[in-house]
Amino acid sequence: MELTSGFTSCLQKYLDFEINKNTQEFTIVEGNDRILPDEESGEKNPILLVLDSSFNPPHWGHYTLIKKSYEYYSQSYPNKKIHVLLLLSVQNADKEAKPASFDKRMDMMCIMSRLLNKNFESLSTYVGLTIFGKFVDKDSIIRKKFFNQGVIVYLVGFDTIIRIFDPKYYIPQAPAVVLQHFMKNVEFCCLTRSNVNDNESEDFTNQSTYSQDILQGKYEPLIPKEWGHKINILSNNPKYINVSSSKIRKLMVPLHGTKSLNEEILNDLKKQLPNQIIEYIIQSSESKSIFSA
Ligand SMILES: Nc1ncnc2c1ncn2[C@@H]1O[C@H](COP(=O)(O)OP(=O)(O)OP(=O)(O)O)[C@@H](O)[C@H]1O
Ligand SMILES: NC(=O)c1ccc[n+]([C@@H]2O[C@H](COP(=O)(O)O)[C@@H](O)[C@H]2O)c1
Repeated sequence: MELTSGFTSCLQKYLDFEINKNTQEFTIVEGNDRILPDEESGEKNPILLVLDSSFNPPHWGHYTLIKKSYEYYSQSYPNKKIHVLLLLSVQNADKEAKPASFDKRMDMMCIMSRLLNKNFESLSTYVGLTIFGKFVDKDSIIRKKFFNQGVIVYLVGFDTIIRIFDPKYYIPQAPAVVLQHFMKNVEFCCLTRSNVNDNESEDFTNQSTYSQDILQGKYEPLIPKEWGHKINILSNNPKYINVSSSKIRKLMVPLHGTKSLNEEILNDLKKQLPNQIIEYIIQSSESKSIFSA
């Protein structure tokens, strides 16, 4: 695999992580290595928003999830400093890694991080890597190595919150047991989403009442009632409810270089992901798409 990156210092950190990942388990490739209490404002308990994603590629759905969560927390806690970590797991809980390669995804995460910094002045952003696929394990390593004070909020789409509570990930134990400690110390901002993968086993019909349903015991004993207090359901912008990385990859695989990009495709893409990321993908896909095997 050929490794290239427009962000040389990030690439060096990624290469170090690739070599040492089983002992290192987590690293920051862009931003400060650790979040310290905000002494300037006297605020000792900042809030960390974590968007864990495959970022293959990052898109407006991800951006909207961060924007809406940031607005929600900055209005609820106007004196608290808010940080956002874009986190990529190099070992997904379910799937084998596929193109784009991790160095390319890391570049695209850095582009997204800079866009967020530009558009939300008071937000501090970070780009990180971990080997852990499950949220419960990601949380332990983040608290150990990066952020050990204040609230951590995981930003997820509705498909992901369902999977976090799915018993298949915790066999032979029950989610209520394995996730007990984790759930005491976290919150979720969950954005509504359409069932893009048409997975019939997942019910997307009651998204807006999901936390109320949990509070009323609808999912007991698998999901304890009190966990309903930890989940804020946010309504998506209808423009982004259907956006997904897999749909973008399908659209972009046949495109190499700028010649194959007609105006119709470009306009369609612009509705799904930022220009800067489209340009990066096109520029990096000269002989074949970064999403081709
Ligand atoms: N359009 C969207 N609206 C709301 N949430 C989204 C949207 N796209 C992604 N998310 C959420 O962002 C998180 C990271 O997304 P992920 O990397 O799985 O993106 P994806 O577009 O679903 O990717 P893929 O299509 O490859 O599965 C997940 O919690 C996912 O539910
Ligand atoms: N039970 C869990 O904690 C759980 C379940 C499914 C996916 N995930 C993680 O969510 C992130 C996004 O996953 P997908 O790219 O498969 O949508 C990945 O980091 C994946 O490992 C965690």
